[in-house]
Amino acid sequence: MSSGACRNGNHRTATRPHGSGFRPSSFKPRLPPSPSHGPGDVRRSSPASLGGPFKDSDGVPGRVRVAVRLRPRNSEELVADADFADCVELQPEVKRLKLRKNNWDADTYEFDEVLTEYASQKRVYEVVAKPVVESVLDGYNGTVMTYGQTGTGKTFTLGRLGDEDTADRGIMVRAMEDILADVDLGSDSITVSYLQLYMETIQDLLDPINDNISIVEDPKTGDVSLPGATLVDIRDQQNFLELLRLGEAHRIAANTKLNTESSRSHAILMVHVKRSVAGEDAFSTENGNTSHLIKPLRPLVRKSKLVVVDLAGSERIHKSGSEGHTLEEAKSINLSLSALGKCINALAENSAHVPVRDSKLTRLLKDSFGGTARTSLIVTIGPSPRHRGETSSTILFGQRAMKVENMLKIKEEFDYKSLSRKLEIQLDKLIAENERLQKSFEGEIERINVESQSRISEVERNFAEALEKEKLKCQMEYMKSVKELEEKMVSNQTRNHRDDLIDVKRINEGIGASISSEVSEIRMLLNTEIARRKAAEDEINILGSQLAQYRHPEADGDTEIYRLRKNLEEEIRQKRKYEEEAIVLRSQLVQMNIEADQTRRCLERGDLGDAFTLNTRVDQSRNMQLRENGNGQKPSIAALSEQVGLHKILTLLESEDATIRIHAVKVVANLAAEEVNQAKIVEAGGLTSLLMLLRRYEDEMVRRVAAGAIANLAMNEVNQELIMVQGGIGLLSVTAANAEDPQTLRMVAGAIANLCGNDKLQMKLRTEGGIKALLGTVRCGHPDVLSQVARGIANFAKCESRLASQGIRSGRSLLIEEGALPWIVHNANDESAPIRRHIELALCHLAQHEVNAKDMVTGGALWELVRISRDCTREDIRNLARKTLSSSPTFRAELRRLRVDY
Ligand SMILES: Nc1ncnc2c1ncn2[C@@H]1O[C@H](COP(=O)(O)OP(=O)(O)OP(=O)(O)O)[C@@H](O)[C@H]1O
Repeated sequence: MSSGACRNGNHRTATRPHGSGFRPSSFKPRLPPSPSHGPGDVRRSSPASLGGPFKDSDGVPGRVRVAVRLRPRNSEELVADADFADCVELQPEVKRLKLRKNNWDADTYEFDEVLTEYASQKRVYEVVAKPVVESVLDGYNGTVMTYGQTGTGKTFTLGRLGDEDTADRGIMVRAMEDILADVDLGSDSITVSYLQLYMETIQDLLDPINDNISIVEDPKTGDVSLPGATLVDIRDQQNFLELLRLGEAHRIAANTKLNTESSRSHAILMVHVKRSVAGEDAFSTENGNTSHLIKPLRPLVRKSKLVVVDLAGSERIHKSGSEGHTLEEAKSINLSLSALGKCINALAENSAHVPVRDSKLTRLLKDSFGGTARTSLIVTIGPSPRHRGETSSTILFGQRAMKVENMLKIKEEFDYKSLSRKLEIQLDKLIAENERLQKSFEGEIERINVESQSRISEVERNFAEALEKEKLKCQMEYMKSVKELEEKMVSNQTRNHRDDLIDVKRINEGIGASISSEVSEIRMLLNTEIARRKAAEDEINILGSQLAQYRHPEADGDTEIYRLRKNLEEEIRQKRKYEEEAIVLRSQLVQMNIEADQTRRCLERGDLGDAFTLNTRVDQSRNMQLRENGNGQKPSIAALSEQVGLHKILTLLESEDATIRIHAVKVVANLAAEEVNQAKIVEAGGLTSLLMLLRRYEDEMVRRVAAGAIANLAMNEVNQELIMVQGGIGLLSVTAANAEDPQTLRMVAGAIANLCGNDKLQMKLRTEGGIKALLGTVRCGHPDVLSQVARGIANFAKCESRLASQGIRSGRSLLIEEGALPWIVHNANDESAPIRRHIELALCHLAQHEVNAKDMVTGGALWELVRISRDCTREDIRNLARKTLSSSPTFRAELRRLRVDY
């Protein structure tokens, strides 16, 4: 087990540690600080260690490095050994040491580093300790330890503070300087504990009361820790120096004969370095997606430890002259050192059993020898030949230590605490941000609410003010303009009368000319038809005689008879058709005659009513009116009816031929205009046929004339009910909805207006859409239509009023409920006198019932009533309006409120 030695000039090299390549400068290399040194990398069979074989270590091999340092002769040795040469001779350049056996013989040893008595503290640190410190900074554990005889400079090498001369600073001070320079105290931490092992008791040099600290071993990792030791955070070098001074003060030092300042305990400085390193993304998922909210890196923490051990002196007891308590101390020291020696021997020899548990020192240094730490050992020796034995023993200790192989392993783990702290901070920030946003949103909503409320109030206020102003203004303007209008009306009436005379004359001339040409054209057609009929009759006669011939027994076969029969049937059908056409033409002729007669009469009478009345009359006469011709003769249309027969005419209403159908319906309409015919038409099913025409035919003209005929029939109360029973209101409503032609709308509106005058039909008219249909016809804006609508409304209002005063009906007017009031008010002052009169009457009827008063006030009808009471040209209506105004409490109150006299 002994180191290689050179005897009798033979050079013997030290036995190389098992499993490691020796390199002369092996203190220097620094381990790669890569995280790849972590779990999962290179695996090799573990060498023996103080703690036994590694079970789960992965790492890189790292042999214990050993340097030898020679102390210069002290003052005593300079005197006492003045005549003697040093017991050692150093060859630093080849890292060898010669230990003299005598004047001619020496043993030679190789070390990792050979430090002469002239080696500066700086150099010692750099070649021995600095690589270890760098490893610690990279995340590995590290140990720097001194071993040697009392007084050979162990404490000098490690613990000098350099108070007087900074060049004297020892390894502890320099190591801390480097550590502080490398770490970031914002994220990293340095903590220190300082202990001494004295007579197998671990004492806290930073807190001497704490004098029995236990060693705790992690059963899984085998890591050794001293949880009872004081841990002090180091923030700066000064702070550290104070701690060292404090520790030194507490370190027990007993005087011995050999060294008045001899350390009687093993001093252990532990520097814990905890460094944060960025790891991989903490929230990475298998497919690489990450949380969109929080993406911190998974923090890794490297926890490493630098252990600096200043062993007590390894002198021989008999030499030291120890006795009593000091002897006990010496025994204890020797015991622990010899336990360390034994362990190192066992490790050096790769022995199966390493007696770690023999002393607390070996338990504490379990990781430093054969463990995971990078370890540097400095063996200190003195030059005195008197202590050659101790020197030799120290050298051999160093040689054996060089054989110990460690497996360096990075101490890295996830910093869950830090991660949790970071996440908590982030969460707090998010919560605070969320609360801030929520508050600002709530504030904003509140502000918007307040603002909108104030705007709404302002708008309401402005609106009310504007409304009030406008009302007053209108009232004033109204009163003022009444007079002006009166004046204008008088002058307009005079002018219109003059213009109307001119217009009527022009129109009559045009109509007369057009009717004359139409009459002569129809006459020609009739003559042609009569000629054709005569020819047809002649042909029938010829065919009849031919048939008689063929019926003779000698006639040719049945085929010819059949053909002739067919011809005969066809001729008969043709004949009927010609007859129908003749009827139609005759009816047209009669109509034309009637129109011409009437026009002529109008012109002769010089009927100078307004153009509307005249046009209406002409048009009505064309379509539906059939009156006495003034000379007592029956109208031609009645004669036609007698000639052809009403039943026959009604049959023609269903003719397939559109032209015949149109002429037939015109004839029926003319007949229906005569009161004496109305009952006959209805009895013969004419009403049903006319309604059928409304239902079936798309042709607008047919529907227009049919509606006109129905309107004529609807003048009779019995017929009105029949029309309703046969669904006439619905059909008239549909016709009104689809019609474009104002004349069609006029006919429909006229028919409905007639129905509106029937007390019994009020509700039905409403429920079957009659009132809506009537109001709908105003869309065309034609005065004829408006006139019919106004008439219908007046009829309806009159019926309602009658029923209400009889107590049969109560409640709001159906006209108001159907939304007729705005139209009534809007057209109440229409320039057309018939329209105006009808509406004025309707308003008076509506106003007679208090239940309608409120709607009339809000709808503006009150003002129209006031106007009617003042301006209406008809005295009866004027009086009626006044009566209603004075009898209605609602009207009275409103007029009082508006300060209007009536
Ligand atoms: N390399 C050196 N250069 C100059 N003086 C030294 C050197 N080494 C040691 N000394 C001096 O030698 C004396 C003893 O040194 P030191 O106390 O460090 O020895 P030690 O090995 O720690 O002894 P002990 O084991 O008894 O504590 C001290 O006065 C110290 O200053």
